Amino acid sequence: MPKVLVSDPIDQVGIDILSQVATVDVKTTLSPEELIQVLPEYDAIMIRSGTKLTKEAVEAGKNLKIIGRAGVGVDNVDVPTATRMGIVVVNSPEGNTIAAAEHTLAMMMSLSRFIPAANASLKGGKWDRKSFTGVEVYKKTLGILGLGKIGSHVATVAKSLGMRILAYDPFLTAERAEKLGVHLVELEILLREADYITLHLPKTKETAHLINADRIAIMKDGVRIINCARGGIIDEIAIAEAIKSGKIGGIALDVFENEPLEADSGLRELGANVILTPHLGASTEEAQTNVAVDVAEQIRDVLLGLPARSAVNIPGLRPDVWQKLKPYLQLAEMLGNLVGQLAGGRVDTLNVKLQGEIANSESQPIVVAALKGLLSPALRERVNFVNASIEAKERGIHVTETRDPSVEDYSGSIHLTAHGSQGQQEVTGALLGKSEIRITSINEFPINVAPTHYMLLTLHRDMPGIIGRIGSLLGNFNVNIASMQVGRRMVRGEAVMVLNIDDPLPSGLLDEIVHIQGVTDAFVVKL
Ligand SMILES: NC(=O)c1ccc[n+]([C@@H]2O[C@H](COP(=O)([O-])OP(=O)(O)OC[C@H]3O[C@@H](n4cnc5c(N)ncnc54)[C@H](O)[C@@H]3O)[C@@H](O)[C@H]2O)c1
Ligand SMILES: O=C(O)CC[C@@H](O)C(=O)O
Repeated sequence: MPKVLVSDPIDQVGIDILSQVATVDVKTTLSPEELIQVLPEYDAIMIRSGTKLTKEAVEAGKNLKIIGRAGVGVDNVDVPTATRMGIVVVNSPEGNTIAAAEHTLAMMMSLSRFIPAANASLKGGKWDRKSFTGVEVYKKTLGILGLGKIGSHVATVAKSLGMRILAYDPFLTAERAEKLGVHLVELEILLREADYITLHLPKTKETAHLINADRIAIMKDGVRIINCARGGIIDEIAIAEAIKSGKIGGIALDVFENEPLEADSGLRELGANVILTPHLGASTEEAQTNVAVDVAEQIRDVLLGLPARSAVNIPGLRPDVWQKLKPYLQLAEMLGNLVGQLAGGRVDTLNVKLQGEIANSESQPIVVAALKGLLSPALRERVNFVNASIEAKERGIHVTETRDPSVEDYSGSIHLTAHGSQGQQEVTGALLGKSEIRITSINEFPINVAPTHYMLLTLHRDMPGIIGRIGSLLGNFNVNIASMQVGRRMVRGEAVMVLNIDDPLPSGLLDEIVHIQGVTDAFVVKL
């Protein structure tokens, strides 16, 4: 049974799903060093935001097939390293959207009415009504940075509270903003006009310290800022200064540059207009159930050899599409492997042509499968659907795609052309019935071969006796022939022969075959 490590607190429902297919170890207090030590044992790991899967940690996970992040942000995972290692990284893009949006709205209201400070004051024995006169959000301007899933829900609710909404999101279409009743504006306009600013973007190189001293300077005096997205998008030192100077009227932070927030952080010292929560945006019962189910199901599926629906480093395929494409993915992988072995040396370009009924299908997974096959003789189990494109790119393999719906020999077929240091090789394959794989041409010689583990291919002149000589040679070396196919375009012209053989070819035999008169080339293929 595969082993799954759960290293952050996850709802029991997720653990129950994982237990259907794996042995599950829940260890939520591991230090970074302990994590690195235990990771090699596991096939999968499920985390929230607490576990940091650094480069070193991911590299330690030599047997990992999947990293499941029960939440949205994968900034605590070194995704490029996981991708290079062929590890699928999945998240739950929508499971906690509502929770994070509602936390944001609660923060906005709490900032406006000093609810945390008033509560603390009352519980501290006072009856102080003077210190906590708030403001209304009605008719105020809310500036939303990042109008994705969470930002959009915040916008919808805030509109119903009577707020005017401005948004900055360079990747969003005007139509989408219009649908939400939001004015899409430049960042500077938003910063100048907003009474409240809320952040809902990912932490990236571009968004790091997006809110800094210079940008704070152009904001309205008394602006209130909420960050339930990611620590580090706001410069915490600049914001603390602006609170002390009175430039900023209030700030509510759920996320911090360093988490957990340091015990001696200056932010903890600030007054009633600063609200801090310990990364609670996703902490609702509903969201935790959603993300646990969403991610545990994906880990279960991947461990069962099925695709993941929300992989961040592999093109996602809906299960129904995957079911339809699955035989073609196997076909493309086999053809990639075959053409790579025929090409022999370095491959510089690979063209993937989708023909017949699959000409209009999603091509990317088929291309990835062909690349996986092409690279597997060299990289073996190191290459998979996650890293095949990257590995191909790093090797300088230029990939092109073409489509030809008019090819009607088979319902759907795939044609690969590999060009490299030893010339060009072409193979075509199709499905017989729904899933039986056939090689239907090699270098334009028509054949109909069911691929097997060991095959011998010859290019030879079509003349009497030549097949017999090859057969006798194999017999002399005790190699059993399971079946044979010859393809030719004209009688006594060039021909290709494919022999399915039961045993590997003994060393030296290929050389003898190539030296038979009339044989121009011979290849041993192992699929
Ligand atoms: N506090 C929590 O517990 C909690 C919970 C869930 C999500 N989050 C965080 O909230 C954030 C938003 O999550 P989401 O689910 O709405 O993501 P999303 O991908 O749906 O939306 C992000 C939006 O940001 C926009 N964006 C990206 N780069 C930008 C830039 N440079 N400037 C302006 N806009 C930019 C994108 O176009 C997108 O529309 C993420 O950082 C996520 O990790 C936090
Ligand atoms: O794990 C959590 O509770 C936080 C999740 C949140 O930050 C996210 O990005 O989804």
